[in-house]
Amino acid sequence: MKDKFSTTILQSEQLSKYLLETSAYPRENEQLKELRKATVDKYQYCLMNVPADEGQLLSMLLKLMNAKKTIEVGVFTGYSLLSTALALPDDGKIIAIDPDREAFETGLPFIQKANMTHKIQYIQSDATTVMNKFLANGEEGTFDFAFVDADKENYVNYHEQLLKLVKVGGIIAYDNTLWAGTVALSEDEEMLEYLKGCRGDIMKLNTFLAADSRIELAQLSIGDGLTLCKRLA
Ligand SMILES: C[S@@+](CC[C@H](N)C(=O)[O-])C[C@H]1O[C@@H](n2cnc3c(N)ncnc32)[C@H](O)[C@@H]1O
Repeated sequence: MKDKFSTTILQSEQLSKYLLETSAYPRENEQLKELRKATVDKYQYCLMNVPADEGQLLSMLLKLMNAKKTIEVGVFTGYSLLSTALALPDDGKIIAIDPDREAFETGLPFIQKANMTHKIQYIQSDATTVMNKFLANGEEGTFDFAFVDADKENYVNYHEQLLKLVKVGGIIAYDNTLWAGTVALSEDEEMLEYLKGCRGDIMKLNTFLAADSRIELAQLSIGDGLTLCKRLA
């Protein structure tokens, strides 16, 4: 039975554990495992990193797309960043944006041990400023893929910037789009306090994306919900 305050979107915590332990953890890259452990040691929680099964999906998608140049908004200790770096070719490049340098530096030793630093350009900043600069500097249509896992209230704004930065046929992926299942609850239902804050932003994003004819859309029930948007024109 699923606990009322569970943070998994799956039917039960047991199913979530089964999925990770049976399919995802046995295939998880050693440095990704170490990075997750170091994150838990330092921050006492691991829900900020994308889960291993989602990292593996991103990896497969990037390889299928032959992605070479990507942008990541919201790095934290770098689980999705290292998953992306491992999937890109040796001359691949990731622009990784996050104002929290300390979190990035917590994961950096594992990125170094995995020999992936040459693919990553970390920029300590808020994403809006960086993306505006890229647009002003003629980087429009140059990215194959974007991964957004940051301040939820800005996702709709990021969408407008990323629709310009990502090439036609490229993909923008938004994380946490099912927000622990709370998007389907009514406002007066009990839910964890921290989930109440951004629930409305995520619901607004989901409605906005569903009506956006500039993209092809796929909402995936993986991790905390992952929405893939393919730029059409
Ligand atoms: C959930 S964490 C990202 C987790 C990461 N994808 C991973 O797998 O480890 C969210 C991150 O977004 C960052 N963030 C918040 N506001 C931001 C902004 N305006 N621009 C860029 N990053 C931001 C936070 O500092 C935090 O590190």
